[in-house]
Amino acid sequence: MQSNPLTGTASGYMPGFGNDFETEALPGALPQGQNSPQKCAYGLYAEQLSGSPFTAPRGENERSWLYRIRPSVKHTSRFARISVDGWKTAPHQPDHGLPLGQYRWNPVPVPGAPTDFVHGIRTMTTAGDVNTQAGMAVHVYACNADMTDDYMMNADAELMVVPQLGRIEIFTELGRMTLMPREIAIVPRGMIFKVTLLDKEARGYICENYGAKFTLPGRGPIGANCLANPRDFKTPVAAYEEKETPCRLIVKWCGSFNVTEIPHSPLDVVAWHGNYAPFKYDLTTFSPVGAILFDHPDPSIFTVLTAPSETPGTANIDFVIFPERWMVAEHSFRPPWYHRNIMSEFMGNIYGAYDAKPEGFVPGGMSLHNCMLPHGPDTQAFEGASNAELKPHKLADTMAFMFETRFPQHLTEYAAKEAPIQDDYIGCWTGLEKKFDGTPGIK
Ligand SMILES: O=C(O)Cc1cc(O)ccc1O
Ligand SMILES: [Fe+2]
Repeated sequence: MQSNPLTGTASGYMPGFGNDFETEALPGALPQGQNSPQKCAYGLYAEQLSGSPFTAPRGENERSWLYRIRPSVKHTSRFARISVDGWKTAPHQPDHGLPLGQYRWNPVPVPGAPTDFVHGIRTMTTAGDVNTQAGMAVHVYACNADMTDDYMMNADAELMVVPQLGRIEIFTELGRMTLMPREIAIVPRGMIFKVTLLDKEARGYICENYGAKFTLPGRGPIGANCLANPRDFKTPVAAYEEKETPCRLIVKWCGSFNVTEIPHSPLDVVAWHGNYAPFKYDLTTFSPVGAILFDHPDPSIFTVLTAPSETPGTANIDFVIFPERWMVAEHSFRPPWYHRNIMSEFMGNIYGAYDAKPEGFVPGGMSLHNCMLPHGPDTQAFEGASNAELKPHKLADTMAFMFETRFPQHLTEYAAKEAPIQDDYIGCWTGLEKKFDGTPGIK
């Protein structure tokens, strides 16, 4: 871990999921023994940031204490409404004219004109209702410019960022995270951040979670280990900017975008402690558990994080991955079965090939299989897996994922009309011929 108080840079992470962390970018900046001393060290202001109601049960109670150069109320003046056209919020059901169906898209292009992270966001689907704090939106981002004097705060949701192309840095109030494709990050609701690029271009997916926070799923009979292990989640150490030049803070609130101009950086937290914090996670540290004798289990075994609803077992969102793994099941059709599902499945491909769709679902691409709409392996995958010799086979160098929600997902105009939709997607199943001829025997 290094820190340079003069520039406010610091890098380094603390391991653990939902821990009570403490960290300071300057020695002695963090009060000991109390949260709110009469005067804080270095002339800092103390401020509490609550991610749960004060009275939430202990296991779900989340708050952090921030020690900052100015209280964040000084980071806002009167707001002015602005439009951030590409970013939509539920409820949003435009009349785009595209009929109900299974859909798939090629990767969105990175813009030619300078475009930063916030302005490079395009919403693909929305679900639920932000006003009731239930549901989500799926976005893609494609950008080529840094947020330098622009900062963002989203009161509507926490953001899960899933890079697919290019490394980025997310500088939050609580510290800095660098992310490469195969890592994901969570920026908590209400936390100020900016995104800068570590490569020329960046593209990826975002899940905007209006509901209860993402947490680790219960492992049930799997026991105390495997799947996503808590120590692989990394929360950044404190880092701050001491910047006394004009900045803009964009606040998203119930789908509206509002801007306030301030003469300094809002990323001015010198020390903090608590359990309401951003984190990142490397998806290749997920330890998959699967079929070791026969059949294909439900994809819930690959849940990295789940955002629960009030109904047990019925997630507002499940974040599920399909990482590299061995396929060893005997006398079984190994890829996903054909299915219809009450949950609505949005998928993305970070790298490699996905076993149910060996072609067409390319890295950077996306698909949507909505509530109760049938889907499953394409013709090539079906024929291949039905006739393959069932020796142990490694699905290597692959990482697809799914944002699965209990709410139907509604396409935006962008998804229906502008994004590179594959008009022939449902053709991937037309080659599935009738094999039944009334006579017994394996066909
Ligand atoms: O539809 C998909 O490709 C995702 C998926 C994968 C799987 O292994 C089982 C069910 C499922 O929805
Ligand atoms: Fe599915």
